Amino acid sequence: MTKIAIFGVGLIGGSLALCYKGKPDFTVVGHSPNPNSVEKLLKRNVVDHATTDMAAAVDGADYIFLCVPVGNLEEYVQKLMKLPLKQGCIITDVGSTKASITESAAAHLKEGYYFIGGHPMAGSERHGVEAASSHLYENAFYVLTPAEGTPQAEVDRLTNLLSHTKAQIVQVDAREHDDIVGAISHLPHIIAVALVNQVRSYNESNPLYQNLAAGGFRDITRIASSEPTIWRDILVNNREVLLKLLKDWNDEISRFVQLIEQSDGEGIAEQFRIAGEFRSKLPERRKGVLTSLFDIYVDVPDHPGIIGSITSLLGNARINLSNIQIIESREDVPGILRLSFRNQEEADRASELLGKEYAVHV
Ligand SMILES: NC(=O)c1ccc[n+]([C@@H]2O[C@H](COP(=O)([O-])OP(=O)(O)OC[C@H]3O[C@@H](n4cnc5c(N)ncnc54)[C@H](O)[C@@H]3O)[C@@H](O)[C@H]2O)c1
Ligand SMILES: O=C(O)C(=O)C[C@]1(C(=O)O)C=C[C@@H](O)C=C1
Repeated sequence: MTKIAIFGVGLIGGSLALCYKGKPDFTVVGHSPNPNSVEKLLKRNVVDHATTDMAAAVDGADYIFLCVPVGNLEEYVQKLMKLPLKQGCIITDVGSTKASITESAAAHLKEGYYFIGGHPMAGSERHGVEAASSHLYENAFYVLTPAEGTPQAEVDRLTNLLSHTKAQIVQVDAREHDDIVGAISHLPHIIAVALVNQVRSYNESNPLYQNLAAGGFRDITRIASSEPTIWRDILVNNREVLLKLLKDWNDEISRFVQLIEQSDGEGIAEQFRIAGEFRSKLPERRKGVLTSLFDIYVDVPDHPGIIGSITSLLGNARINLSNIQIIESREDVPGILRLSFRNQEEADRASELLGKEYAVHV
């Protein structure tokens, strides 16, 4: 029996727990310092056992996953080093930054144990065990950042364990990870929050801002709803990288200021062309089930039964709808439905079919 101990059973830890819970040969123990959370984990059936006792959680554990906020990771490694762990035990984490924890763990690690930093490149703006899903990591990249000197056999052992997540495991240097993830994840979260707050302040004097905010604003700002304390820790931890990225971001924005000041239409179009070309080369959407949806938007008249008509049209054509969301439904504007499909082909077929009767946007 392989024992997995998970500290911090929220969105990421809970999703990991669900990848192993109920599988033969695995037993999953969740830890929380809070007795109410322990009770909740058991009630939700996310883990086999749950406890507030750290020593009991790690007793005989083959793998220990630290899924607490970035600001608590180092303290947890140090607490673990004071407990008797199983010889050969692998400790890993899921923190969104990797340099500081990889270096600190290497400095505190005791003989006979291994630390291998980890970061699943999947998640959501939601948080807590309620948002956990066993499918979260499917097809996502999962980065491992073993410190120099970590035996490859141990990295392979962890990679083998993680195959149950159905993620694609890649090894990256911890500092390189923080540079790259700073640009493709941390900076976008800052931009989303800053943009929402800019519009929020205009909205204070004119609520029409909020009312007119449609697909574009929603698409670029989803991640602004992410959990504040998780992101506080990530941004403070990746300080040096982010300061450089924000400087580069200022340069990008200054370029637009100049282009607009000079009414340089061709220059503006060129920026869109370059960006579109790069974006079209991004790998196929690899994220897990929480986000791997292909959306189309349909303008619909505001009358009863409209959702039924649309779902019937799709059903009759055997197009599987994964999700439907009413984005706008007020008397003074047409409604907008967001329809989500599992793959591009179904989204394209739905666009073609519904486009005969409604205005469809992709
Ligand atoms: N949210 C994402 O998209 C995402 C993606 C990849 C990695 N991560 C990383 O995963 C980790 C967890 O994030 P999450 O999104 O699952 O957040 P979450 O809020 O859903 O889960 C965090 C868990 O840690 C517990 N916790 C909080 N403070 C604690 C403390 N001081 N001691 C013990 N437990 C504590 C919470 O009760 C909760 O169970 C973070 O390090 C984050 O950087 C997040
Ligand atoms: O999809 C989202 O909502 C996420 O924020 C996921 C996301 C990302 O920025 O891509 C966020 C933090 C992580 O550490 C990894 C993934």
